[in-house]
Amino acid sequence: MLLNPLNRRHRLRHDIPVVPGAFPLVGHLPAIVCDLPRLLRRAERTLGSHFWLDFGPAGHLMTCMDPDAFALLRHKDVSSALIEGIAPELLSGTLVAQDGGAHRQARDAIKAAFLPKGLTQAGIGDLFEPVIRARVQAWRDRGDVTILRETGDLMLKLIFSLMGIPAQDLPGWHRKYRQLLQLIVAPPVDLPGLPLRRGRAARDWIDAQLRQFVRDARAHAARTGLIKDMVSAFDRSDDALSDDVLVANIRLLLLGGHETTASTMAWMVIELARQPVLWDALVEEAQRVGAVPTRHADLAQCPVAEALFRETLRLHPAVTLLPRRALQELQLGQRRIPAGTHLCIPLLHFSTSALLHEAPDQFRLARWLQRTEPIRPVDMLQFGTGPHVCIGYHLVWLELVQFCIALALTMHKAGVRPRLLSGVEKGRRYYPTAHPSMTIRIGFS
Ligand code: HEM
Repeated sequence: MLLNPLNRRHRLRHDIPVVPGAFPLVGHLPAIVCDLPRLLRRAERTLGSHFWLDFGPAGHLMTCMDPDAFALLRHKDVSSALIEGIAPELLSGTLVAQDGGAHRQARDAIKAAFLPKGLTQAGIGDLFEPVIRARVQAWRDRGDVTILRETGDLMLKLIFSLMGIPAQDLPGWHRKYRQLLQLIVAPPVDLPGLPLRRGRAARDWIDAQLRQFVRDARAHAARTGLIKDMVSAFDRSDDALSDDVLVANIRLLLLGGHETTASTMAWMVIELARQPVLWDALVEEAQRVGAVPTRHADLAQCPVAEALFRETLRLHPAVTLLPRRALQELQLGQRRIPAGTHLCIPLLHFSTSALLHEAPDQFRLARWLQRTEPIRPVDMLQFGTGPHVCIGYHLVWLELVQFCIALALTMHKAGVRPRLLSGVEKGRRYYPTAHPSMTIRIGFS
């Protein structure tokens, strides 16, 4: 594991052990980014359920493996403002980093558009269906693809169309967003060629484009799409929110709307390629329904595709850790946590924990197909819970089911199935967002 062999000293902060092995400047970030599951398991085994991880420039976060930690996301004395502290240049002014009234005001401006009714009224499923079909047909024609690059492009195209932005230079946008994400883990050294400088340049580039989209949305009254709705809602709000806040939130939506879903979609294809029985079950379902669903109401006809989406996310959650700050002293598991403590809530750990799931390391569609009770917050913990629960949940569900059915119909018609052309374990990343290796290739034959 990427830990500093010279840092073996056992230290305590507020009576809680600090994980040994931090490097100067970057702390445990190399191990967090490349090997988070092993790091968490080793820390729990050697230090217990509460320990400090060093996030380099973002400082120490007290990580708690006790399932109580998940409930903190709903706790009134826990704040999201730390998110801004960790990534000020990326998330400052965005709703994900706000609490209380300010958060509600920004969320209210967009939330209806992402609920099943809003998505159906805006015809989002009809908008996406031809784009998804064209993309999987292109994969079929090419015979093999570098999967994460492809799903990243596809997801950007979908989120751009939902926002009402003309889609051009998608690989360029994708590259800029990857550089932007590096701002979360960049060492605080601002020199040409280093991640901090590149990330800032990427943010300036993205923001300049977004400001132009906002100006266009104001200038063309007839424009449709979410940007237009957001501009109207922000302009209408009592204490009008500034364009900086509007642009920051659009930047967040584009990021949230493509990075995480692209990773999940790529993992789905990888799982379908390495487990033929999953592919067979999906093809059977796709043939039965016969067409790609376009409305939320139709998703119930695709339980296998839905189970694939839920089980893929359970084993490969795209968001692995959530930061929070305790505003008051809190009880967490067996410990009192002082006010002001910076907390890390390890979604990855809960998502794959034996406390919550039987045979947690196995990919089992049956755990979703055979359940009789409705989905509970803990069943979709990969999307968080409480006031900040992911706004894109219903959208992701729709687009991933559409994608699965389109893939199965297209490939089956051509008499081919997905096959893994490279190893899966090397090159995985877990932070700031998790994704499979950028180089994994999938063949269709
Ligand atoms: C597989 C895909 C996705 C995953 C795993 C995911 C995960 C999450 C998680 C864990 C949070 C909670 C953050 C927190 O509590 O601090 C969140 C929030 C958020 N997500 Fe997603 N997300 C996904 C897709 C999307 C999509 C498609 C969109 C929009 C188009 C989106 C937009 C947002 C926004 C705006 C927030 C902030 C909500 C708030 O602070 O009130 N996400 N997401």
